[in-house]
Amino acid sequence: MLALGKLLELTLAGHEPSAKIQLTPDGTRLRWLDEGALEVTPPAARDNGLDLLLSAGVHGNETAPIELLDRLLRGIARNELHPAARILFLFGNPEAMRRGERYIEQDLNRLFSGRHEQSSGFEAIRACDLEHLAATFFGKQTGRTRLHYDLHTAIRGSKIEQFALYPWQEGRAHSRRELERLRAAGIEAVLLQNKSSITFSAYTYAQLGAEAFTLELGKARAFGQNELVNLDLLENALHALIEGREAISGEATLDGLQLFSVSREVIKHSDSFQLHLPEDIENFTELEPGYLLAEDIADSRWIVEEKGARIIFPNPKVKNGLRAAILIVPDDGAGLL
Ligand SMILES: O=C(O)CCC(=O)N[C@@H](CCC(=O)O)C(=O)O
Ligand SMILES: [Zn+2]
Repeated sequence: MLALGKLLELTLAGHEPSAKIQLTPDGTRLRWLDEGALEVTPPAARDNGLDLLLSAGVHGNETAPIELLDRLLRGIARNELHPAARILFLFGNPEAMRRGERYIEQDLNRLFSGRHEQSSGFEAIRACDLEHLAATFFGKQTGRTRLHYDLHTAIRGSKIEQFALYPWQEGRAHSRRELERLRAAGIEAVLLQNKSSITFSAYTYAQLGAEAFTLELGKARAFGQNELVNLDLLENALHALIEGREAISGEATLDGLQLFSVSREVIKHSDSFQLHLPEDIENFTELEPGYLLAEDIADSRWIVEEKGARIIFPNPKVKNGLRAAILIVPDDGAGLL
């Protein structure tokens, strides 16, 4: 196999390859760009106009999606997968991946859309680099299709195992076609955001005009311990997307895909913040109206008012000023285009 197909190994070893460009027998070009960053360019005759950004490891301990990208890239480097799309593979936080930690100094996925400029340190520099890599990859060309999947796993178990978060931008509707594509890839629910955000997918969506999603694919575990995370449907869908043989039947449906929208983000304001939920609560657990969810400084209280409310990503350990949970409600999809 071509050495650049071993991007994960190179990244975990902190090793810069001596040959930065390699060609597969079918003429696909692999180009190492930076630590954890590799661009795949198909031969011109096969290029179908899709620019596909696949990222994982933005949180270093979320290993199942990292292993998935490793398998895809090895397939290309072994000349088993024949890309028709341009692809940028990114491992988001290499140092955190090496240490098996979510992050080193601060959460990389809260530093995009320029937020890194107000900060410093390891993750702030990396967020700036990732923005440049993504912006350069999508370039200035018009007429090409831009798609970004930022792959994650969650800290806790979930009543809905695989779900997506769809960023928001003023004046832009969420695409039904993209949701159909996700449904076919095994995604069971989508959270439609309704305000801007500072995550990686929110950056590529709002600043670079890509269709972009954070995909949550199961529970975070260490390398080699992901047998409970079944990524078969997603992996097959990515093979088809990469090779340009995605079945577009015109009959695709949302087929039971559950839609939610954000009702409220619970922001932790101080060290007095308390979240009144069991330690082992699962994502998408329903909360009854009247439930006292959280308390914070100056007697502020979060009480559930919404009917059908569910909780995702509860985490009282986040830094002050950051999101400590999201309250979501069912969405009827009326705003989809
Ligand atoms: O399990 C958790 O509490 C966090 C899982 C996670 O890392 N989720 C992403 C979601 C990003 C988004 O909102 O699009 C994150 O929190 O960064
Ligand atoms: Zn994550």
